[in-house]
Amino acid sequence: MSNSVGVVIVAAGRGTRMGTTESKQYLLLQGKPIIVHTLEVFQQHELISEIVLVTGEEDLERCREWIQVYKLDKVKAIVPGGTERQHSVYSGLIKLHTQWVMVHDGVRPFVQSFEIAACYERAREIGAAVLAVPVKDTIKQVDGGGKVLSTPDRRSLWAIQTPQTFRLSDLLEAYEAAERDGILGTDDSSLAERAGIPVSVVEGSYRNIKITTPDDLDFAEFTVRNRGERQS
Ligand SMILES: Nc1ccn([C@@H]2O[C@H](COP(=O)(O)OP(=O)(O)OP(=O)(O)O)[C@@H](O)[C@H]2O)c(=O)n1
Ligand SMILES: C[C@](O)(CO)[C@H](O)COP(=O)(O)O
Repeated sequence: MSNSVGVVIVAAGRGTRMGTTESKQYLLLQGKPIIVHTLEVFQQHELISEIVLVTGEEDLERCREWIQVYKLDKVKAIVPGGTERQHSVYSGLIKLHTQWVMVHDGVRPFVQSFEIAACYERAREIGAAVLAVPVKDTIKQVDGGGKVLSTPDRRSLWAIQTPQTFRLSDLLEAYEAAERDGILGTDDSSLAERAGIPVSVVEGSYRNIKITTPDDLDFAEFTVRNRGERQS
């Protein structure tokens, strides 16, 4: 238990922006489901002792089969998710037994081992940490009618990724407070922030994309193919 690290991998979304009949986390990259690529990164990581996979109720069985076929023996539980990402994460959190937790999107298969380690190290120092990259574009705040309201200083803007790392007890409390207060956040850190937990960003890589729309699949296929060519 002491300083043990678990990960909740959420894969219970429907992938509406991808627009495919099959949910995006099950699309194949070089013959293997995206969710399996993601699970393998954490399976192979020495820091990680326990994985909880959160998926759709109707996908539990095929996920169980993949766990066997791909020998993902760190996966200790596969549980059904909820309507929103936040509900899915909570379903996973309550199944973990570790002191620390990382929450990771099932559709971010390109996170690298050293980034996972750096995120954990920073969380140990600060209390919580998230991978992120500085935004490359100029960002504008725009009203519903398309009128530009402001141009925030780009130097203070970061695009937030996963994994996001916390003490499990802190994150559970933050999730339960958000539920009580009727708050829905788009990431885990936002719930921790409102609970007063200090969170630090750790600079990651622009390659750690969240596969969201069809153009992301082109990038994903290119990346996996190149990786395969480098290894052969
Ligand atoms: N109710 C939900 C919604 C999302 N997720 C997961 O959270 C991650 C990030 O979410 P996103 O990319 O927004 O996925 P979807 O909700 O599936 O996509 P969309 O918004 O396009 O429907 C994904 O791995 C997704 O499967 C989840 O477990 N449960
Ligand atoms: C958690 C997250 O990956 C941070 O970028 C993201 O907010 C979750 O996905 P969504 O597209 O915002 O639902």
